[in-house]
Amino acid sequence: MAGAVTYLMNTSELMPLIAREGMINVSYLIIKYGGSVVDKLPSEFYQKLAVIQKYYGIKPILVHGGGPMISSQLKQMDVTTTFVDGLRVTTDEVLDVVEMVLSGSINKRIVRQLHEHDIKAIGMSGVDGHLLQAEPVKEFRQIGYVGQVNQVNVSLLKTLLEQEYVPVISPLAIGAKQQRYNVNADTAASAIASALSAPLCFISDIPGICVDDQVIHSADQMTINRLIDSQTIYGGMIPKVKAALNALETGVPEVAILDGMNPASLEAFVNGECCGTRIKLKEVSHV
Ligand SMILES: Nc1ncnc2c1ncn2[C@@H]1O[C@H](COP(=O)(O)OP(=O)(O)O)[C@@H](O)[C@H]1O
Ligand SMILES: CC(=O)N[C@@H](CCC(=O)OP(=O)(O)O)C(=O)O
Repeated sequence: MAGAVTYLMNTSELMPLIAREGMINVSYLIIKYGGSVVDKLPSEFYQKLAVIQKYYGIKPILVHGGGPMISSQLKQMDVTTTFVDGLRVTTDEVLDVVEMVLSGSINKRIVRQLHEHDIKAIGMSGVDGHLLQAEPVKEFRQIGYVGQVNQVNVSLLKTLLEQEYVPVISPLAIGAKQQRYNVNADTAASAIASALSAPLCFISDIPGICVDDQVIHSADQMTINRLIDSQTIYGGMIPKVKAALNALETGVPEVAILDGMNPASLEAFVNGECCGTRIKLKEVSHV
C-alpha cells in the first residue's frame, strides 16, 4: 500500500483529480500505437496509462499496429510486400502472416507489458467476438483483403471495460462470410473511437505532423489536404490523418498525434494542454 501512495505522489500529484478547464470530460480514451513505437515505449508511458485509468477514471482502449514487424516477417519468408497509399496489398498468404504477427506475438507482448505495470489487460483481435466487422475496401481489386470497419461490437467492449480490463486490440476484422480482413490500425482505432464517441490519440515515433522539420501543433482538413498534395505528408502518415479526419466527421470529440517517446504527452492530451498535433476539421478563428 505504501508503494501505491508513493506512486500517486510521484506522478502529476493530485491535480488531475480536480477537473480543470480544458480537461477532456469523457469515460473512454482510444489510444493507438503503431509498429514504429510498439517495442520502444518507455516504462513511464505505461505508468501514465495507469494514472489515467486509476486517478482520472478514464477507461483506455489500446489499438496497436505492427507494420514494420509484418514486413520483416514477410521478408524472412521471401514474400514481397507492397503498399498503395500506406495500405498493404494483402493476399491470402500475407493475411496469414499479418494475423500471426499482430494477433499473436505483438498483441500478447503488449498484454504482458501492461500486466507488468499492474494494468488488467485482455488481448483480442477484431475477429474475436465479432469485435470489428468489415467489408472490403473499394480498392479491393488492387489491394486484396483489406477491410474497412462497418460495425463495432460496442457491448462486448463495454462489458470488458466495466470489469476494469484494458482491451488490447489487433486490427484484423471479420466479414459477413467469415472472411478475415487486414485493417490499417489507424482506421481501426478511428472506427472504435467513432463507435464510442471517445477521444482518440495516435502515438507514433514523431512528435506530431512536421513541416520543414518543425511540429505543427494544430492542423485542419484544409491544411492536411495541402500537405498531402505537396507530399509533406506521405507514407504511413496518410492513413493516420485520413483516419483522424474521418473520426472527427463521425462524432469523435478530440484527435491528436502524439510523441510516444514523450510519456508526458498522453496526460497533457487528457488535460487539454498543448502536445503533438491536434487535428481539427476547421481551424477556429479567435479574432
Ligand atoms: N509530415 C510528416 N510529419 C511527420 N511524420 C511524417 C510526415 N509525413 C510522413 N511521415 C512519416 O509517418 C511516419 C509515421 O507513420 P507510421 O510509420 O505509419 O507510424 P505508426 O507505425 O506509428 O503508425 C513517420 O515516422 C514519418 O516517417
Ligand atoms: C491494411 C494495412 O496496411 N494494414 C496494416 C496493419 C498494421 C498497421 O497498421 O501497423 P502500423 O500502425 O504500424 O502502420 C499492415 O498490414 O501493415
